[in-house]
Amino acid sequence: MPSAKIAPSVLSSDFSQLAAECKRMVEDGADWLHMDVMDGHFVPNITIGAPIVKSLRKHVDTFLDCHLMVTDPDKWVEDFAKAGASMYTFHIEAAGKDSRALIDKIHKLGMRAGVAVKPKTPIDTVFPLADVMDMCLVMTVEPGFGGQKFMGECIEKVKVLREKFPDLDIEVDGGLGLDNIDIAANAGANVIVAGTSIFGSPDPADTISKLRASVGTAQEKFQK
Ligand SMILES: O=C(CO)[C@H](O)[C@H](O)COP(=O)(O)O
Ligand SMILES: [Fe+2]
Repeated sequence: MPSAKIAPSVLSSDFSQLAAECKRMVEDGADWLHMDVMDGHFVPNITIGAPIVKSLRKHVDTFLDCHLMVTDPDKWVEDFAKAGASMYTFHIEAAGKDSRALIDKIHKLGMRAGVAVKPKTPIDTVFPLADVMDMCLVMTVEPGFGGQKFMGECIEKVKVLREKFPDLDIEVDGGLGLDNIDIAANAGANVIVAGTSIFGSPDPADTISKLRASVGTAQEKFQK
């Protein structure tokens, strides 16, 4: 199974101090930084775009895990590649039948390609992309906002994916923290996005380390 990665969602950071906030997370042990890109159309919120990723890239050399909650994911691939994004994760609900070609374009521009599914989207929609995608992001809240309640019913999708694809990076995103990490980790998730629970923690380094330890413990059980 691929290694545990903890990806603080910078949606919960102080955007006026974005570079400092990201550096603080890296110092506190973050493996990846999760960047939530929202266009005000695919989701009812507007956050950041490629120019912010480009500025931030000058300050951090960490893996930038970009989650594109946008209606036209094909439109922004070049911009994010030029900005220094490491992973470009788009929603299957937005890309539909163009997903395979989009993954090819993302790869040609030097980024890893992720495919995200909203809570109500059946997981078998991503199966035909398993030979080309680098990661599947299983949303555990309706996309659009940080700080929402974890939807436990989405975790069955993680189980199904892990059983079918033992080597795939499986990311969970939304409402995750120390109180529910074991549910996601035991189902087979290895990439954990957490915004509110890390940025809101009095000791983010300790929270990151405990989240990673939970994934590690779950992975030991899988290997038995
Ligand atoms: O994609 C997202 C929302 O659409 C965010 O990544 C997610 O909500 C993380 O924030 P939190 O841990 O606070 O729920
Ligand atoms: Fe996200």
